[in-house]
Amino acid sequence: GACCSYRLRNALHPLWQSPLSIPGGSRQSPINIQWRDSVYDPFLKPLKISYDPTTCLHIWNNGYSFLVEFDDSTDRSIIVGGPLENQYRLKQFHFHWGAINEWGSEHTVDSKFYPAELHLVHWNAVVYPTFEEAVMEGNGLAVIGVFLKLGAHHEGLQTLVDALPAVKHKDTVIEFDVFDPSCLIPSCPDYWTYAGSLTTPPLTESVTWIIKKKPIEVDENQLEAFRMLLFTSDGEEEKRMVDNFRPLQPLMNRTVRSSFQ
Ligand SMILES: CCCCNCc1ccc(S(N)(=O)=O)cc1
Ligand SMILES: [Zn+2]
Repeated sequence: GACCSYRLRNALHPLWQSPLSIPGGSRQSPINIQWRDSVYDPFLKPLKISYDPTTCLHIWNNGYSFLVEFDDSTDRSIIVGGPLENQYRLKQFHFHWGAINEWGSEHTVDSKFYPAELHLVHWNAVVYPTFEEAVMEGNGLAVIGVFLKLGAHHEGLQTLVDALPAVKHKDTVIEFDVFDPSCLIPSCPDYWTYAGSLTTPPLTESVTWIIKKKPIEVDENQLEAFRMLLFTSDGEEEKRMVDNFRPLQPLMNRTVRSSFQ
């Protein structure tokens, strides 16, 4: 059936050295969001985002994406509200993108891909002592997903793009000490939310996904800057960092809720 072909696809997909069986496998991510099947939930609260730009630490090419990491030793950069029962601390953000503008996002909306997708990763430090422990728990993480579409130049993103040549190769890092990621989040409050997983190993089913309805606009040069990064370390045969998105996963017994009618 569809389910085992997904398992096979995950196991066969070149990027995934994941085990043939996915842990549990009933709430995997990403998924296609069918707009007309999402259910408006009037009890969903507005998402409250308060980031302290000085908690920004560095940019790191981890050989899969580039991560902008934050000091998560205190509650200075947090989100609360939305579908969340606790406040969650910002740990890092990263992107997924394609080799061309026709695809690149992990989630799709009515089967439409965007050229890229931003993930802002937060963890439940109210309940769990460390990020690593939160990664293993059903309510451990909250990830805000923001779609990127081709359009106007994005001023806020450009400061990040200007630093990318310094992290071209896997396992390179550059200090990046003031950045407010809220400039990358659309002002429109509308979002979808569902229970899912990490989209890279360990693929644990620990993520409350909050997918913003509105995309942000970035220009071609900014997308091209992502595509000049490398999966490979300095000295290895160069492999461009592109198409670092996971295949769509079965919805199974899940409902996607919307914060808007
Ligand atoms: C315990 C070490 C885990 C490191 N990796 C976490 C991780 C993986 C994927 C995503 S994603 N792409 O689902 O937002 C976020 C965070
Ligand atoms: Zn991601």
